[in-house]
This record gives sequence, structure tokens and C-alpha cells, in this order.
Amino acid sequence: MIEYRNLRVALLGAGSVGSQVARLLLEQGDEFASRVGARLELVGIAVRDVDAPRDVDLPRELFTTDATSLILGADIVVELMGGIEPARGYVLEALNSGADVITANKALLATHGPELFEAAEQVGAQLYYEAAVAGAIPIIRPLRDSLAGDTVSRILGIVNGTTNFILDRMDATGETLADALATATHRGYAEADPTADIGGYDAAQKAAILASLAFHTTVPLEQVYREGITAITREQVESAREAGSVIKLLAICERLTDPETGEEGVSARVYPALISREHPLAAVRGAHNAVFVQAEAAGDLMFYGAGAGGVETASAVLGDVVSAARRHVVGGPGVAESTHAGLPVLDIGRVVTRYQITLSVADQPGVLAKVARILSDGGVSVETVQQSVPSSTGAVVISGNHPIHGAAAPTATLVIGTHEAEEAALAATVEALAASDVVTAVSSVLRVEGS
Ligand SMILES: NC(=O)c1ccc[n+]([C@@H]2O[C@H](COP(=O)([O-])OP(=O)(O)OC[C@H]3O[C@@H](n4cnc5c(N)ncnc54)[C@H](O)[C@@H]3O)[C@@H](O)[C@H]2O)c1
Ligand SMILES: N[C@@H](CCO)C(=O)O
Ligand code: NA
Repeated sequence: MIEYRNLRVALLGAGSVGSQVARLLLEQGDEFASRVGARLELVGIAVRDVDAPRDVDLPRELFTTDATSLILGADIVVELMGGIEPARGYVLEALNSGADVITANKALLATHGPELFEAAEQVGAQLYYEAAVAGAIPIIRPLRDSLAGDTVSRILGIVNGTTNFILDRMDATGETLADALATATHRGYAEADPTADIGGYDAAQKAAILASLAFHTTVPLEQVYREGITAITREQVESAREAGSVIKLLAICERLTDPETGEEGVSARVYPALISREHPLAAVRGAHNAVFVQAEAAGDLMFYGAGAGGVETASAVLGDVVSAARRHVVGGPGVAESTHAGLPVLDIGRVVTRYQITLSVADQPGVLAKVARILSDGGVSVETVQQSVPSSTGAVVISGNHPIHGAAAPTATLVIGTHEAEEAALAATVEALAASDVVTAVSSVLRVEGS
């Protein structure tokens, strides 16, 4: 029998993810020892209350409330408490002591990433975080290692399971957002306070992490543009379906070049957007996650699977534990987080995409021409216009300036699909449309992504 040396693993937190990590470390000790070339000894689990009831039966003697002593005696520290403090302080203590750290804490990384990576680099320790974005799905390691020889141009991600479940449910059943959220809560997908999910904050944290990694640039969370799904209506979901599209909350990280100055920059943003049902991301149902990556040499890649769940997320954490442990066995420096590109993060106003604008208009001669002029004055080029008249005539699809037939009711709905336009130009144009006497209401403005 091989005599392995021990590597001491300290776990901070024993909730949904932490308890599964502890169970698997204990159950699969021999297997991990063979894979790593050292025995992974779980030396303790720091929790707030050692006697709190837990889903997983774990040896009581492992639990402690003294996180600091546990950290200082460990080779590898696994932070699964969540939140900023005391997690940040513990991660810094661990790194400063020379331990490698594994964390699933996207909130901490998105707000204090540079400080933590700097601390790791100072002592030659490693900070691993595969579980922080899209749970079990391998996306951090592919971006950091597999694509290290390529140039990532764009990432489109469904990185929040709760909102994907809600939007999918609205699409499949015709439920309102409130009813779909209630179903998500009932099934245990949504938190008691779902603000971080439906407000897009969770996805924005993940976008900051992905953009920083993909573009070798620090992308602060404050510079990630964010809109949640709270304003999405049943009518928008319905009309998307009728048009062969679906609404998804997307995290978008993009490398952009200013056409005038040639200056390179990056954009990181989160918003609900229309995508064609033909796009691979449209097939991501329920609470699943997927990340679609476009790289210059590799082309299109898609990573798909469980973005959350205790045991699923534990898989990603344990992959990192094994990586860290192997480095302890083999030795040598780890990989420093690379921010050498230092690209500017561009304002949302500079982003170029397509839009769908739904207007309620007076149904009278000259209205379409007036609407078309406002769009053209704003520098927004129209690709399609669809008019529906509530009374009887249905919808007529036209393009350019061809006349609309069959308009008889006093108000009509115009659905305008634009060519690519700059966000700032689009916003100003929507304001001008809203102010126009022929527009009764701007009912919906949605970005169109994924072409
Ligand atoms: N649950 C998921 O599906 C999922 C998926 C991806 C990432 N994550 C991330 O993983 C981390 C853990 O998530 P979770 O769902 O297991 O959380 P959880 O709330 O179920 O568990 C948190 C654990 O940390 C302990 N804890 C909290 N504060 C502490 C403190 N001050 N001192 C000691 N112990 C403390 C709690 O007692 C609990 O055992 C979070 O950062 C979360 O964002 C979770
Ligand atoms: N609340 C998150 C959990 C995983 O980060 C989600 O719904 O995807
Ligand atoms: Na992941």
C-alpha cells in the first residue's frame, strides 16, 4: 500500500455546497489520494453553530467556530460561507499564511477580486473559483487554461438559474412574472429574498468575473451595466414567442473596437434580451445555465449544465481542491491572474446591438412616415416593421417604407426591428418617439442578441 503524505484541508461553511464537499472528501478519500498523490485530510469545518441541524450527517468533532485556528493549520482552505465579511478576512488570512484557497463566492470575487489575487501573488499561493460562475459547469478553467492561446471576442451567458427558470416558465405556461417567481420559490430555486437573482445582481457579479478573466482586464462590478427581469411582461414573452424568439437574461462580455479611433475596449452587461429560438442558448430550459463563448481561432463554443445545486456545485469545488492539491505535490509556481491587457471598460452608451421597439400609435395616415423620420433622424436604421390592429386586420410585415395595409382602428401597435444601433442613439430616439404626438405609448424596448 502506498504511503501518502497528508494535505490538510479546512472547510469554511457547511451549507448546501459545503456539506456536500465535506461528504465527498470523506467518502472518496482513497480515490482522491490516488488522483492527487497525497491524502486530502479534512481537518475541520468552521460554522457559526456546531449544533445546527444539517442535511448531511458529518462527524461532529470536525465542526468548530474557531475559523482562524483552522485556517492557520491548513494547506488548502475552502471558503463556502458566502457574503463579503467575514469571508474576505478569512480568505486573506488563508492566502497570507501561504495556503491555496478555493471559493465559490462570486459576490466576494466581483467586489474584492483584485485585492485577493494580489494577496495570493505576493506569497505564491493560488486562488481557485470554478464554482463561482455557472456552478458545476467548467467555464473558469476553460477560459483561463484551454483558451489561454486564443483571443476571446464575446461571451453570452445564461448564468442565473432562477431567472432562466422564471422566463422559461412564463414562455411555456403563459404565467405572469409574479406567478412564475412564486413557482420558483415553491420549488426551492429562488431565495426567500430573490432580489439578487431577479434584479440581475447575481448575473452581474458573474459577468464581472468572466469579463476580467476573458479579457485579461480588471472589470469592476460597478462598471457592469445591469438590468434585471422585473419589468418583463407576459405580453413581451408572448409576442417574442409569436415572432420565433425567446427572452433570456443574458450576461454579455464583449471586446469592442471604436470604429473612429480604433481604440479597443470591453463591455460587460446584463439585461433581458430577445434571442432567436434557433440560437443554442434558446434551448437552455428551466434552471440550467449555459455559456456561449466566441473566440477568434476556436470559433463558437458552448458550455452547458447545472449552474447551481449543492452537490453539483461541490463537483466544481472539488475539481479545484484536486488542482490545488496536485500543485502542492508537484510544486512550482501557480498561474497568476492576468490583467496585463488593462482595457478600458466602455460605457453602455457605446454598445452596439439590435433592438425591438413596440409602440402604440394613432392609426391614421402619415403616422408611419413620422415614426420612420424620428428613427432616421436618431441614426437608427429600421430592418422590419410589423403593424397589428387590435380590431380585425391582423399583422402585416413590411420592410423599409412600403405602406401598411388594412389599418382601420383608432390605435395600432407597431413593432419595429432595428439594424445595429449605438445604445446612446437608441435611447435618445426612444425618448423622441415617446414625446411624439403620434405615439400613444412606448410599450416595450428589448435588445436583440445572438446573431
Ligand atoms: N448553493 C448553490 O447552488 C451555489 C452555487 C454556486 C455558488 N454558490 C456559492 O457557494 C457559497 C455557499 O453557498 P451555499 O448555498 O452553500 O450557502 P449556505 O447559506 O447554504 O451555507 C453557508 C454556510 O456558511 C456558514 N457561515 C456563514 N457565515 C459564517 C460565519 N461568519 N462563520 C462561520 N460559518 C459561517 C453557515 O453556517 C452555513 O453553514 C456562496 O458563496 C454561494 O454564492 C452556491
Ligand atoms: N442564485 C443563483 C445560484 C447560483 O449562483 C442562481 O439562481 O443561479
Ligand atoms: Na463553473
